[in-house]
Amino acid sequence: MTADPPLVLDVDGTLTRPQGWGIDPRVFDPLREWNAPVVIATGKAFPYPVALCHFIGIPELVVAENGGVVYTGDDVFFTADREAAQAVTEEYRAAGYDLGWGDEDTVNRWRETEIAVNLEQPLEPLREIAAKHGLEVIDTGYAYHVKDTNPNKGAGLETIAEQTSIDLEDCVAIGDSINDVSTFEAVDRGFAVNNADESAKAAADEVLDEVHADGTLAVLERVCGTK
Ligand SMILES: O=C(O)COP(=O)(O)O
Ligand SMILES: [Mg+2]
Repeated sequence: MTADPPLVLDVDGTLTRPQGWGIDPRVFDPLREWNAPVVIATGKAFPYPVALCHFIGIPELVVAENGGVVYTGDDVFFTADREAAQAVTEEYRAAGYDLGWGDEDTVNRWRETEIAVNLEQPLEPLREIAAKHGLEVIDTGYAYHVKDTNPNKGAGLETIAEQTSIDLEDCVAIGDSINDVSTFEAVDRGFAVNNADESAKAAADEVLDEVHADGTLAVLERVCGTK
């Protein structure tokens, strides 16, 4: 049996359909059949990547909330808390703005270490208030994330490597945005899909010709059985 390199996969912009939204169903079978660990490293709240692993049918190996939450399959690690980000959003709301997700806000409901704001909301006041609280705002192309400057996906991957047999030197990563830069720095080979932002493209070892899941599927085909 040939071995595959372990994978580190971003979600939005990377596993999405070429139109930009929704997981591309073509990724399910190759990921379930992948002959090595698959880590989902995302800016989304913890339950989302856990559910994704569950529905793909692979072990739950997760870096969520841009590194704020890490799950090794055995233990959960938190590297930030939500309190400061919550204070930022309260001030943002008091200034007349809104997070932009509606009353029940399922985007932040289970988010434990940061807050995400809809891209349609004004960025400048958010950045100003976040800076007053010592936090940063990153734009993934899918949301603004109000977060502690410390956690990032790359640090989360280090935690997974310490707790499991995964060697980051063996890993192939695919991503599309600024929150994947630390991933690319942490692993052996980083691929940016063609829809990636400039920071991800600059940090990647290779920029793919294809966009979204078309790019990811091209990498899977290329690296499958190469370890
Ligand atoms: O939550 C986001 O804004 C982006 O999520 P991603 O890191 O999986 O692309
Ligand atoms: Mg992404």
